[in-house]
Amino acid sequence: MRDPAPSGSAVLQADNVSKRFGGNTVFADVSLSLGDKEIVGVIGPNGAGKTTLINILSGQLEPTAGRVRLRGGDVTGVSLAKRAKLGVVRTFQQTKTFKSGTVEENLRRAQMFSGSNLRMDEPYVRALLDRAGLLARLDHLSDTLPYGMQKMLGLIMAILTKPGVLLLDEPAAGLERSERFFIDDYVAAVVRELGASVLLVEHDMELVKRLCPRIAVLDGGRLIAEGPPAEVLSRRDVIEAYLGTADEEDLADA
Ligand SMILES: Nc1ncnc2c1ncn2[C@@H]1O[C@H](COP(=O)(O)OP(=O)(O)OP(=O)(O)O)[C@@H](O)[C@H]1O
Repeated sequence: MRDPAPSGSAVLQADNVSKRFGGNTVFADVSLSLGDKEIVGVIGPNGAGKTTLINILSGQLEPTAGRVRLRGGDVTGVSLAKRAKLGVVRTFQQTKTFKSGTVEENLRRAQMFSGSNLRMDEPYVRALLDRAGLLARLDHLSDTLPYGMQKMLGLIMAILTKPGVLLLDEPAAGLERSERFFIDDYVAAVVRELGASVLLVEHDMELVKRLCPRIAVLDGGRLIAEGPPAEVLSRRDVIEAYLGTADEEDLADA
């Protein structure tokens, strides 16, 4: 078993976390830490367990073994709702907005349910809404919007909960290439304006390389590499993890 990552400056930390579903071990002994205002990318081929790791860090799932710590305190058994109140917020691969309601109502509900005092007329929130094409559509029913806009709305709703740690599960999935630069502005605003730390699970390697000074690779039930993207993405074992998988073109694009 590896020693847990040093907890000194870690905001959120997985210590030797394992997850099994019945006889299927998704991963074992994974240790990963997220520092103050740090942006860490987690990559790996389909089925490697990236979403499962987010589920465990957010409190949606309990690990089979290991601990999750928030600013050094053990939050392993703490529920998703309580962890959200502590500032650990996740977003989803699919769009997650309230099906009924306008863009503005969705934004207000996100703010209300979290009890945050962040106003949607904060300049940087307005700038993101504008960037997403939503400022001109505040009175539109959200489920009538194109998929990409719904996805960006869901991401901005997460900001309105004022997270201290934001766990992003494939934020660029379903966005057009031209829309993907929204994610750059979004993550920059989260770190700069909220002082939050960000864990980014993503298949778009260009985006990962632009945003993440440090990445970790999950494959075959283990964390096989961790470090700066240029170094990690040129490693033989990382390239091999992607070879022959549908995700191979992710690395080829990078
Ligand atoms: N609730 C669950 N019950 C049983 N098995 C599950 C459950 N959630 C995930 N798994 C299994 O865990 C493994 C990892 O899935 P996960 O969705 O975490 O992978 P991923 O790396 O996020 O994949 P992708 O890149 O395709 O989104 C898969 O084999 C999946 O079938």
